[in-house]
This record gives sequence, structure tokens and C-alpha cells, in this order.
Amino acid sequence: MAKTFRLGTRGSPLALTQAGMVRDALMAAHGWDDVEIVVVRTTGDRVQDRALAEIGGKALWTKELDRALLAGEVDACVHSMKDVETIRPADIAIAAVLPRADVRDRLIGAESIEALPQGAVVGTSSPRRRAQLLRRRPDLRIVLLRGNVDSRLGKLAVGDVDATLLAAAGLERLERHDTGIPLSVDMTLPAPAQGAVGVETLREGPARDLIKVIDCAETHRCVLTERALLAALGATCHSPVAALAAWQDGEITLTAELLDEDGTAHVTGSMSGPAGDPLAAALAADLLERAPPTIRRLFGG
Ligand SMILES: NCc1[nH]cc(CCC(=O)O)c1CC(=O)O
Repeated sequence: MAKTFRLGTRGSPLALTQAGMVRDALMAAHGWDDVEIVVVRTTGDRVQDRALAEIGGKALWTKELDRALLAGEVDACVHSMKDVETIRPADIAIAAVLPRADVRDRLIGAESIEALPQGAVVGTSSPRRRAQLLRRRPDLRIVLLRGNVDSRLGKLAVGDVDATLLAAAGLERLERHDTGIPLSVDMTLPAPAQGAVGVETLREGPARDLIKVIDCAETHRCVLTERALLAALGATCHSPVAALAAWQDGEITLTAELLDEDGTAHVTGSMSGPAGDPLAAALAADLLERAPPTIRRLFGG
């Protein structure tokens, strides 16, 4: 290749590690000597003191990377698929998804949710984690905790909060192997696409095929089905929703949970079938039909 391939990424330590994973995979797959990593600063990285939902949602993480991609400043962008909004610009495609890491959340600050002291302060900015925690422990005080993984752990270390939940995938990638206790997916079903790193390119053009070679088809299918569920639910970044797809014997099993903001109400469901939009749409319809109005009003936005 005449020109060095350029990978756009956010600048957080986790984002840079994930971009490094994609770079290494591309260099190995194509025998390239180098891949350039281009750090793009996003609005989400600058604004740290307010809930994501409050200041404009997930697009805050992708808008500047999308612009760089569409402007031809980079050939591809690396994302935590969990942070990529459901509806993407028409000219951008998910070209590859890396093999999925541990999908679980880890609890940091206590041995278990039950072991948290009465009225403990738990920091999280995720409506899903908040509702899942309150469902099991209505006495907990949930406070906003944002920032990158290291800064959240720093706030825990200085006692701003008693505990927090973080994705095992991010902790592992940052080599924090011993941080926190993994919670089973029955306890806290993860966010849709948690643990999956995706690479986006322009829909048309040579980059898409170059990236395709590092795609994990199984993870890709699962992540697309989880994202299709979000679309079918009309979920926004305010919607407490968890979903996990698993692939076995040519079939997807999609499991999902919807909650209200305080975890007082919740509905769960699971359906199996061929990967894709119809399965996700069927489960979404079933969940919404069974959901009380306190949950339903958080979807369809
Ligand atoms: N919302 C931030 C975010 N986006 C992706 C990850 C972790 C890595 C992943 O899920 O792939 C995290 C941190 C966290 O939730 O602990």
C-alpha cells in the first residue's frame, strides 16, 4: 500500500488501546508495516460533569469521528460499539467487529451487590446500571459518575463514591485484571454491544474491504441483533435497557431486559431465531407489550 492507512479514534486510554488492537490486527492480516492512529477529540471527552443523556447523547462520541471519516481525514474509525448510536449516517458502515471480550459488568468497591452497606453511594451515569442496582437494592444512593475508566476509579479511591460498576472488557483491556468482581449476566445483563470493538468506514470505497478481513462474523451478528433491538424499541440514551445475543448452531438467542428509572418495574424476555432485524423486532414488540406504562414511556423516543 502506497499510503499508510489512517485509523481515527478518541484519545482516552481505553480508546487508544482498542485502536491499537485494530492496528495490530490489520498489520497482521495485510502484512502492513504500519497503521497511523489519528486522535480525534470529541465533545463527549470535553464535557465530563453532566450526564451524557443531558448534553446530547451518544452522538457526542461519534460526531467528530464521523466528520473526519466523511471528510477523508481518516480511512476508518474505531469505536466501542456500546457507545455508537443506533442510527448512523447513511454513508458510514460498520465494516468489522473484533471478537467479543468478557461481556459482564464488574462491581468495584464491594464483594457483591448484597454486601454493599445500607444506603451506600454508587457512582454510575448509566440508566441501565442505575435501574438494575436499585431493582436489587432500593436503598442505594446512585450518583452521577463520568469520565474515563481511570478517572472513575480515582474518584472511587478518594471516597467520592463507595462503589461503581464498570465493564469487564474495558478493565481487561487496560490490564486491570484484578479490579472488581464480575457480576453474572443474570444479575446485571450488559448493555447492548458491551465488550465489542467495531470499525467503521465509508459505505463505498476501498477501506471497507480492507477492514472486513479482521471481522468476527459471530460477534458482528450478535452486535447487529442487539443494536436492531435498540432500534425496534425506540431506545434513547435515557432508556434503561440491557441486551445480549448469543450465537449457537446457526441461531441467535437474544435476551433483553427493560426497566423503569428506579428499577421498580422490569420486564425480561428471550427469543431465538436467525440473526437480524425480524428477531429483534419480535422481541421488542413482546417486551413493550408486557411493559407497564412507567417503562413504555422511556421507549419510542
Ligand atoms: N460508556 C463508556 C464505555 N464504553 C465502552 C466501555 C467498556 C468497553 C466495552 O464495553 O467494550 C465503557 C466503560 C464502561 O462501561 O465501563
